[in-house]
Amino acid sequence: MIKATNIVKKYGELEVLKNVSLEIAEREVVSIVGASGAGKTTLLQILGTLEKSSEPNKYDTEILINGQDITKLSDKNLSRFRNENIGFIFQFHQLLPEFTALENICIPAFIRKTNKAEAEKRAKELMDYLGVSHRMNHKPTQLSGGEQQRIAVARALINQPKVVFADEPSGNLDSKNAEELHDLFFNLRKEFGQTFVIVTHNEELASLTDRKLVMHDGKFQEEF
Ligand SMILES: Nc1ncnc2c1ncn2[C@@H]1O[C@H](COP(=O)(O)OP(=O)(O)OP(=O)(O)O)[C@@H](O)[C@H]1O
Repeated sequence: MIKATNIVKKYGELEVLKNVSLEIAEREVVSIVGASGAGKTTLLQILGTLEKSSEPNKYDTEILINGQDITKLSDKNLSRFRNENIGFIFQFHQLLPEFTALENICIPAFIRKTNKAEAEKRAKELMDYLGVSHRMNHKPTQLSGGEQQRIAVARALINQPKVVFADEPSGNLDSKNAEELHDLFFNLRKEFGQTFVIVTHNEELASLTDRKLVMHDGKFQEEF
């Protein structure tokens, strides 16, 4: 599902990622852990097409997601690729405050030009599955932290992405909501066959994943 070779990221003199390579199979749930500043978020953003690796030609970088080398895509094609293949879940959900839960979930589908009835049907199915249908017409500030994160999960899934990237998804939740969210990832994998790549400081979540990749100073330290 993901095969990346020689990812380098530099900010001026600072080398944040030092020739990182990795392979993640379809339906795998992988965690990326490591000390603050190790480069986890930067790596996730590059794999998720939100950031670009530095000078891919110079470093022979290849980042294959679902068979497509994303380092070769123009910005326009990259946006389309992201919209169709990738879902994101962030620590601070990043729901748009002026829209209802239902509208927030539908946004990626509208960007993909799915018609309203179809998008809303799928959003409602996801909300049912996630147990938040009764909050459909509420705005994000009217929702609890756990509900907000479930809405963000539904938004990440609306276009049926092959892979979901999550950056500290439970970092802002209490332990009960965090545990429920973690269970949800594994249930979603079972139900929809998604691949999950999760950056986390949560040891409990990391220990539940199929594989834990440990980052240290811009490189993978070891694999379990
Ligand atoms: N836009 C940027 N410009 C300059 N330096 C950056 C930029 N983004 C990240 N960095 C630096 O890159 C390094 C890695 O940051 P990154 O956010 O990837 O770490 P992390 O492992 O996710 O840390 P944390 O666990 O604290 O979120 C840090 O030293 C950070 O300051």
